[in-house]
Amino acid sequence: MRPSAPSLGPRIESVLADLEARSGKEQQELEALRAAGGTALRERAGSFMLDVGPEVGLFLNTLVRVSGARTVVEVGGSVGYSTLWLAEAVRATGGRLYSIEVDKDKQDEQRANLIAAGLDAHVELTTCEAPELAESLPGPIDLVLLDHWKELYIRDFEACWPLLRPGGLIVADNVLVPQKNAEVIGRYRRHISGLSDAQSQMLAVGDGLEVTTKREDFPVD
Ligand SMILES: C[S@@+](CC[C@H](N)C(=O)[O-])C[C@H]1O[C@@H](n2cnc3c(N)ncnc32)[C@H](O)[C@@H]1O
Repeated sequence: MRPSAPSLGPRIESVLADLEARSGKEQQELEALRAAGGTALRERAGSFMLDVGPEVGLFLNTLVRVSGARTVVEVGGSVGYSTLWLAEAVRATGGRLYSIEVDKDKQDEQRANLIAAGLDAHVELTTCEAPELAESLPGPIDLVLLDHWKELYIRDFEACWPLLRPGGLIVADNVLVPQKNAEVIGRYRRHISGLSDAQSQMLAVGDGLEVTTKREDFPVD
């Protein structure tokens, strides 16, 4: 169920509702494939939305708004569910969202969903990898969402961290669910805990978020 929030307007709400209905059906399919075992799930996984869901969508929207984030990067846009939530927020802050989705077919759907929602003017879509995108950005990054293949979280965190402004945020999804990622997520969290300028916390929102901020100040003793 969608958490309580003011309406985002009929066009955005309509696209979100369609995607939420599709996601609900895909969840059932995913469970059936998981139960079947074997390679079936791996073979089909690429075609699913694998979206963050409404709770995380609203939380991301709130984070962008309260932090006044203007340069926002999304790594793993899929067909645009989280993109819509982030795009609506950057429209409010006067910023721009750069969204990476390496699957061309998914990116075509993502673009169509943004156009249907009237948010395409606020988003730059790309298929390039995060290290390449980060280098090409015009200024410091305010907020990053990592929601792609978990083995790439450390690489792409490292690509964005030097360009993140002090006080900026990197949010990583799926740190609690699915359990099969526990080892790789453990490595990601240990990596962050080794950074002297990072403050980080795991939140039980949706499938679990690791929210990491770059400290503006360093403790002096
Ligand atoms: C969990 S889904 C993203 C869901 C999306 N954030 C949402 O809430 O709707 C992960 C996506 O990451 C994409 N992906 C895989 N490798 C990637 C990479 N190196 N850079 C960016 N996206 C990638 C996949 O094609 C897939 O669509």
